[in-house]
Amino acid sequence: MIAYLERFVPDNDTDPIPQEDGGDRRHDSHSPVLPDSLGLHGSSVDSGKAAAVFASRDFGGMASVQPLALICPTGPEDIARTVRAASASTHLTVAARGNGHSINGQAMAHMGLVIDMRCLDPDLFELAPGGPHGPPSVVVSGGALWEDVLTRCLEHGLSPRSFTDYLGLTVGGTLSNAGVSGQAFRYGPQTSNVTELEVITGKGTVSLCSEDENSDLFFGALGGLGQFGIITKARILLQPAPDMVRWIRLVYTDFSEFTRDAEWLITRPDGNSFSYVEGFVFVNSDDPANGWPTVPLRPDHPFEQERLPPTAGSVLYCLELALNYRRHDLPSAVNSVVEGLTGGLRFVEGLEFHANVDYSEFLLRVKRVEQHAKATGIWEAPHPWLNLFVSKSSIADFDRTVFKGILREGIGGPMLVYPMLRNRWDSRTSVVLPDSGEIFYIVALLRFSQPYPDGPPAEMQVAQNREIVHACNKKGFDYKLYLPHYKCQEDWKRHFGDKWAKFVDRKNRFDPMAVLAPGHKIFSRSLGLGSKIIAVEEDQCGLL
Ligand SMILES: Cc1cc2nc3c(=O)[nH]c(=O)nc-3n(C[C@H](O)[C@H](O)[C@H](O)COP(=O)(O)OP(=O)(O)OC[C@H]3O[C@@H](n4cnc5c(N)ncnc54)[C@H](O)[C@@H]3O)c2cc1C
Repeated sequence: MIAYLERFVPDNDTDPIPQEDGGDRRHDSHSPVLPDSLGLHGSSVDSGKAAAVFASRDFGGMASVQPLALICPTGPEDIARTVRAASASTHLTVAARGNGHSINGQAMAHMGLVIDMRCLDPDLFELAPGGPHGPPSVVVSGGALWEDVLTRCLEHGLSPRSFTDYLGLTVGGTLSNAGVSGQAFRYGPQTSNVTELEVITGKGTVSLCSEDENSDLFFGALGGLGQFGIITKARILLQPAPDMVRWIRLVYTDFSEFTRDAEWLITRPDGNSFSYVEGFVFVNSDDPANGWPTVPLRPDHPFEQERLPPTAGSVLYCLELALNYRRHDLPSAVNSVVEGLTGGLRFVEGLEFHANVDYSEFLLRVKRVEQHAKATGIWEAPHPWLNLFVSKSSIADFDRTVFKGILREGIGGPMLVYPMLRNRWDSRTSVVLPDSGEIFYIVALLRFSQPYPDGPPAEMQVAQNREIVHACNKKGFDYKLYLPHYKCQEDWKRHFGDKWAKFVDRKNRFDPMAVLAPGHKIFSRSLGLGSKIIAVEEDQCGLL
């Protein structure tokens, strides 16, 4: 069996990548031999060209490696069989692919087996009502999309507590990173809102884990970049769903006032603040992709730039807030809470935007962006995104160096910046945060340009990302990459800092042959039992 599989696997990484247009998920060539070789029970295995194209692409659109096959699993056992077969070989790797929204090939496997997690248990939805011992929760598949989880929860008047801005991402994909949005200041990231996982380790063992059972696997898998196991099920904490959201944007000219107000809001006691706090930077111009037009919430709500003081600089800031409420709440009561919270804030008078929207419309707001971007070809263009966590101690310098300096003309898409609280993150997970302070900021540079030549070349945008990271290092900013992507051991070690030894130890215990998640290029596939895990060495370190 293994000999059969290994016939396909080259000794080096230089095989050509199939060049083909499209990328639709069409499993067009089912190998009758490969499923038998893997011993799968009903899962489909596709080693055709369309599958190769599908699995060799991601949202970033910059990395591409050819897999051996794409597997559509019918159940966790078939994933376990696949992992066991791979680990018994000398070369094969396995990548769980969620919805492929990575930027740098993290869900790919060169001549390895890619598991399409979207196939797994799409109907799994085991609701547990809340009670005196805790809030309600639901068990869903690791391959479920958050938007589907939300829709099904809303049918029961419930909702997850912590989200990402965009919900076309899988549960396993975001839990392997962190999963953050404007609710994280209160509930923490999505990794803080899950109490139990089913994980298939790199040895092919199916394990249930939680804070009390197999806790090292549980905390390792959360934020673990898929290095220790494939998340097949997750129990997610829920809360009663509100009906409506008051959605608000407030414009600032001064970064220190923007951060002071944002920090004041996130440190208010629970129940006495907004439900969601985010923010973004925009350019002080009429540029439709980077400037004033990106701020209003409705087309009939113009941005009156004459309200800006003459002292306003080349970039401006916008606090984005949301207050959840029930349909039967009196508008005057909602207004009074909003006024109570915003009354003392220092935004530019008159540059405030309000809208009342359905809760689900608010949570699915980026879907509209997706539809528009798909219609204009921007969704399929390369997306050289960069995400960082920057400590409060470095954020003012970061603003001067990056927002007002390197990015003063914008990036052709949102530049998010908003604060979060360390105490809402569990330090036992694999996620790494900046070294110091209770408050840190997420900075998300979400480039959404037309493909070259209508937009800038992706290489230029990647070079700008490198310049930003270089500046952070040179100036000694306290920061970490979020959704990290490095290519050599020294950078990964620096990234994990004092968590590196634990990370390597967990790898040795849960995936000793380094079969899983090869796309991160942290560990290279071990060649035989007992051989040492070796991190990938490259001549040049830095971002992928
Ligand atoms: C439009 C867009 C908006 C985004 N918005 C946000 C946001 O608001 N907040 C935020 O935090 N992030 C955001 N992200 C980033 C996103 O959370 C990550 O890219 C996430 O990994 C994507 O999930 P996915 O299901 O597409 O995973 P994939 O890209 O398919 O996989 C990501 C990594 O996780 C591993 N993996 C996937 N599934 C599993 C599993 N079941 N078990 C173990 N490992 C697994 C993969 O092997 C890979 O290493 C956004 C990305 C995009 C493209």
